Amino acid sequence: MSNIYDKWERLVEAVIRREQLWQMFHDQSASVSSISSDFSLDSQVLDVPFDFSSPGGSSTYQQLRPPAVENLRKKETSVEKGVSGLVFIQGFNPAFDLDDMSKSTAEFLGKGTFGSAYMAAMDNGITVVLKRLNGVNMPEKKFRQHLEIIANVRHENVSALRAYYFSKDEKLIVYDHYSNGSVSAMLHGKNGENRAQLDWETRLRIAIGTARGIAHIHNQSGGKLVHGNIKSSNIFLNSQEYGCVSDLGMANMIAIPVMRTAGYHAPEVKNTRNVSQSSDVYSFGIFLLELLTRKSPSHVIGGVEVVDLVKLVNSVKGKEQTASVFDVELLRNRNVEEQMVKMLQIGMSCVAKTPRKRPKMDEVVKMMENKQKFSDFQPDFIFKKCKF
Ligand SMILES: Nc1ncnc2c1ncn2[C@@H]1O[C@H](COP(=O)(O)OP(=O)(O)OP(=O)(O)O)[C@@H](O)[C@H]1O
Repeated sequence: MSNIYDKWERLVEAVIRREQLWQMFHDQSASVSSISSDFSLDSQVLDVPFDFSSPGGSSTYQQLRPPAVENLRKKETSVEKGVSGLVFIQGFNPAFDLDDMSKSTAEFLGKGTFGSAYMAAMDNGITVVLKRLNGVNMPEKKFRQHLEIIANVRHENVSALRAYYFSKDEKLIVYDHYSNGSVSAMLHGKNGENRAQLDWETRLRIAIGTARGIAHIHNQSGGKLVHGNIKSSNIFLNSQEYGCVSDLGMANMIAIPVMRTAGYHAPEVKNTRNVSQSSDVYSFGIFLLELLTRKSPSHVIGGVEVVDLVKLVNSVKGKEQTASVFDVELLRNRNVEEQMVKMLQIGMSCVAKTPRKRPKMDEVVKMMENKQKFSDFQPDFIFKKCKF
């Protein structure tokens, strides 16, 4: 075990260093790029300078200005001293050896609200995602307690936390890597291109799986646990191709003011710590509308148009143009119109302005599974007539 632990610590160090270097080369704004290069874990490379001349390196060491190099060296020292708290979640047995590690490839996946995500792929087929959290100033005890709660949430529709790492300066979390990418990438493509073909059955599985995952989360910790950041870039497909919710509990670790343009946040949520189960329901409603319309409620890297989905759907309320809100790809399925409209109505009941008018997540699941009548919720929004 200590051998594995040691290798993990080295991977963690390598990722941290890689990002520090990346940040010095690039503007720290939300631009997205992808770096792919070798993680070389021999001591020569772990001691900076990093081997920028290796294939895939995006720049050369000489381009760093001396103060930046100095800065980097200081940061590294603190990281080395601070390495202390890598914790594997029970049941996760990372079976790889130093040889696999030395050949692993790191790819920058993106920068989110709470930090940056990296994929680390090893030759033996094991791939994980490391998320480096920014701005989390929780004391160690509180951080560990928080992550233990998250680690105890085990469900097929909730992405399992695999490991976490705490030091004074660095907080990392480790998840499985989902090779198909997020539902956001499937719907909108990374650059507005490469969008996936998503038929109705697939979208239904994504919607129901996601709803079940959130409902399970809401039933944990005495019915008090909140996800806090439901959005399509945090939803993946599990092995049965049902929706699977990731990034649980990150939102309420740090208070960040939310921008209305962020799209998924309920009107009452002013910062990321304000989130609640009913604001999760709102965010899920927006996600459902996104799944049905294939329009993005928030900025997607590469720049597809941002749409106010609630406004859009309300604009056809009671009109005979219902079909115009659905993704054209779905309109090919002639025999599922009724199901699509029902799903749209469930989505609209979730985005009620007043939190207490929103259904509970358990009720949403039952509505989707036809175990509870949709009319129990008297949503403001009913299509008078649906014309396809
Ligand atoms: N386990 C994973 N497997 C595959 N891709 C992932 C995984 N986790 C995150 N990603 C992708 O990495 C990118 C960055 O993720 P991250 O969660 O840091 O930010 P985000 O989802 O864009 O925003 P937020 O921080 O608000 O959740 C996103 O495109 C996300 O879909």
